[in-house]
Amino acid sequence: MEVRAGTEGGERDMEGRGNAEGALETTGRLVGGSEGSCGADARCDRPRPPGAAALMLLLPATMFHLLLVARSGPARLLGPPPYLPGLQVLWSPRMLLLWLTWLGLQAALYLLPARKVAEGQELKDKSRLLYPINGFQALLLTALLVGLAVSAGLPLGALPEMLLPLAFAATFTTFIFSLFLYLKALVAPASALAPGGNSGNPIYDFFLGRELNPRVWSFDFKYFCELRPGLIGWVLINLAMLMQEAELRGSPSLAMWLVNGFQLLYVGDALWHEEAVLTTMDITHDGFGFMLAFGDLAWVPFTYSLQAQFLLHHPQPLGLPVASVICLINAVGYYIFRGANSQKNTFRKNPSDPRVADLETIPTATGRQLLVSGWWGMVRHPNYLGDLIMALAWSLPCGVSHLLPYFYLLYFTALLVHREARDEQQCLQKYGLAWHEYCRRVPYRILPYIY
Ligand SMILES: NC(=O)C1=CN([C@@H]2O[C@H](COP(=O)(O)OP(=O)(O)OC[C@H]3O[C@@H](n4cnc5c(N)ncnc54)[C@H](OP(=O)(O)O)[C@@H]3O)[C@@H](O)[C@H]2O)C=CC1
Ligand SMILES: CC(C)=CCC[C@@H](C)[C@H]1CC=C2C3=C(CC[C@@]21C)[C@@]1(C)CC[C@H](O)C(C)(C)[C@@H]1CC3
Repeated sequence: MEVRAGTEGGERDMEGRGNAEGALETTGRLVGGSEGSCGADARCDRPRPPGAAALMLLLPATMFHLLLVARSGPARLLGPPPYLPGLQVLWSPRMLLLWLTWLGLQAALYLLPARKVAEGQELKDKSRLLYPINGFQALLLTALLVGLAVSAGLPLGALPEMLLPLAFAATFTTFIFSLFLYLKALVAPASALAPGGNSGNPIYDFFLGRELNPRVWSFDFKYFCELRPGLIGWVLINLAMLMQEAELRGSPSLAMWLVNGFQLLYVGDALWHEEAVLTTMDITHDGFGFMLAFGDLAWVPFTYSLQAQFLLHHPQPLGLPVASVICLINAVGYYIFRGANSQKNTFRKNPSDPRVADLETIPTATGRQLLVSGWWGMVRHPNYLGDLIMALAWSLPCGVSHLLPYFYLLYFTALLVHREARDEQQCLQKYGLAWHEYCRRVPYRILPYIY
């Protein structure tokens, strides 16, 4: 695959805010600051180096806290962990090897011939990078390999007991990997840096990442990490919880089936529509550093599987009528999420496509149009609404006795509210008056008549 030079953020680099926005996803306004090149944007928020350093400790600490409390009797989200594991519990060369094997397997599947090679967004120098579209194939091949390994005697049900050292190995490798990314960016041309990826402060740059599309030959690290090892690892951990529950209690509970089914649908959908990730701000705008690497490789598999972890240690009775209502909620969420994302992707690819040609639009000075009817006429981020409804459906099978399984819903609400705000800021810079007109016509952001 041809590799062409990346530039500073492609067409989204309108405001010089750079990847500081990524940090805010996790931090809200907590880490606001003003170093670096924020351009003319008065709302430029960047973590100060102490804020970035604190987050590098806080994020892994939160992840380990969740892993520990999920298996504890009281399972209190806000309570202390049952114990503080020592290094002898966390550090295991075998788990490190297992984790590296997992990454190696996913990298090998990434390098297999793809059904399609897609072009990324146009960069500033008008070039485009190429990306293999074979994520769904990687999911199927992983399922096949895991199926074969389990029938040959691989004790997948033992994985729940290995989560702590495995998460430690993932965190450890993320630090090493981020160091590699940071050093690699030191010798990268300035044109390859993300907007704001050159603050001059090593802690800050290490945390948020300097390069926009770090690659070795055609292997794109950010694109690979965003969708493969973390997302597929997440459903594999879920499956291990299900198998372990079957071993412990004779059969998996209905609640466990629902959580596994819903989240498998979500991951399968992401990999099926893999090409769509190429237009997200994570790929087109944000640098690749510790935050995104940790998010992709450790945070997603080990915290997004929290509901399944909780259910293994705290079985919840669930009757068919309630389960049906929960399925309905997930279906409604998925319908909105998929409908909204597909409508926008179809429209962006070809506005004359018969499926979207009848929708009302607002012209903008850039030549691009904004949808103002259909899903995007309901609220300004219908896809977030669908995603949040699904997040609720993933927690409900865990009952209402504990707050812990609702952690994802709470974290995700904060993440999407902030993500919406920074996207809004970018769209305002990009579309100016047309965006104002869109906001006038569609006044609510995520939840109709409320927010
Ligand atoms: N599970 C998880 O942890 C996470 C999930 N997500 C999900 O990822 C998906 C993608 O989200 P995200 O990348 O944030 O952004 P979106 O897919 O919402 O894309 C935002 C972009 O869409 C375009 N746009 C906005 N309004 C309109 C309109 N009316 N008509 C046409 N185009 C419009 C603009 O870009 P342009 O005009 O340049 O095309 C805007 O920048 C979402 O479904 C989200 O829920 C996101 C983060 C984390
Ligand atoms: C706490 C912390 C370290 C946060 C970093 C944020 C990341 C966890 C998320 C940023 C954007 C993401 C996306 C997905 C997963 C979470 C992260 C990496 C995503 C792959 C989930 C599946 C969706 O269908 C998606 C492909 C649209 C999505 C893309 C963004």
